[in-house]
Amino acid sequence: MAESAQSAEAAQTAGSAEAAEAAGSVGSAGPAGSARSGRRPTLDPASGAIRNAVRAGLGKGGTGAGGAARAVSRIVVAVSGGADSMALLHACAFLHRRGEVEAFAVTVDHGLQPGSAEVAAEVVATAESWGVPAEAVRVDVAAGPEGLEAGARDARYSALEAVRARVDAEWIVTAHTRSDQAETVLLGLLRGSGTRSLAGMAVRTGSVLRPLLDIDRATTEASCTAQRITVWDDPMNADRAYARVRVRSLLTSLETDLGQPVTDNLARTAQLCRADADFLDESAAAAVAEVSGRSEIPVERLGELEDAILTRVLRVWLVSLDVPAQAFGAARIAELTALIRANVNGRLSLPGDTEVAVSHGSVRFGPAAKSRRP
Ligand SMILES: Nc1ncnc2c1ncn2[C@@H]1O[C@H](COP(=O)(O)OP(=O)(O)OP(=O)(O)O)[C@@H](O)[C@H]1O
Repeated sequence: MAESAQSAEAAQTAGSAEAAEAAGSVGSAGPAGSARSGRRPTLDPASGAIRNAVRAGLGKGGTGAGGAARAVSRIVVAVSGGADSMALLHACAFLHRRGEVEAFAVTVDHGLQPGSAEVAAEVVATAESWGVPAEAVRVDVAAGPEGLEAGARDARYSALEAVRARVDAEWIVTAHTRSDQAETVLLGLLRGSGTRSLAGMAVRTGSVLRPLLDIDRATTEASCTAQRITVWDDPMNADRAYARVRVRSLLTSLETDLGQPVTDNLARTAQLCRADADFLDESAAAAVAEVSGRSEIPVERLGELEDAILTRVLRVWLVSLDVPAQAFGAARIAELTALIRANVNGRLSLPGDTEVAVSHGSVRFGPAAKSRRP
């Protein structure tokens, strides 16, 4: 994290950048001395790109998803202390001091690593030294059915959402980058996912805004270097026990071995898949509305649908009946699709002693056959 001297220096540099922007030399900044020496102050290009991405993201967000819509967006900046979110915080602090946003920094302490409270305290101190009110929130993480990492993520988003609601902010702004997006797409490809998963993360989901999805990690790191921001190196980022860490190093090898901008290409795949998946979801909407919440549907009605629509309708149908999403992955949905297409009697077991059965021209969801017997 930035030591106070470094914070002060970065703040001073940002201050000269503000002067530069006010003077119309946006995109340039530099040490305060350069203004005195008569040279135009220059803003390092990486930090300039991040600031502009935040401005553009807030513009794309429209009226905020949460909180009251106001002339100046109020945002909760989610900061882990790593390079991505420290560069985001630095950019938001700049916009906050200029009155372009009202920022509030939040760091969540999962309490999973020794020294996590100190890291959180440093994030708060740095944010405050840059003029942004900040808070560290300690959460208790329970490993859910999807593991400790997913439990930590759930706890983190609940904590961020609670702060967002309390301070009446429109957005929780995260520092997910194009590099994160490429990793998400590659993970999805390796799992055999369809278009919705390959669409990766959206710029906005509910009250979460991800303005850095077009910025790569090299840019956030360059911004931290240029602004002399000390960042926290999360030891989990080097722990190959995590699939994402292994995929990250695979991505680097692919870039080198293929000599291709694989990160950019995968991010483009996400954009293309998002357009396709949105179109298909829209096309499926009428059929989805028809089946949602019903425990029985005529096979004939489903049989008319194209595979791309039918698989979507089946997923939404099962979700509407409270079947947990992980219980019907692509393989189960493919089996169910085959049963429906064949229109023969058959059943698929689901967790919680439930099943989906095709019988006598209907698809039914309910208790498993064995549990129905006396
Ligand atoms: N401890 C934390 N406190 C606050 N914000 C955090 C914390 N950890 C992560 N974030 C936010 O989430 C962003 C993504 O972090 P990371 O990639 O580690 O999360 P993730 O588990 O992949 O989250 P997601 O499910 O949203 O992809 C960070 O750049 C930061 O904005």
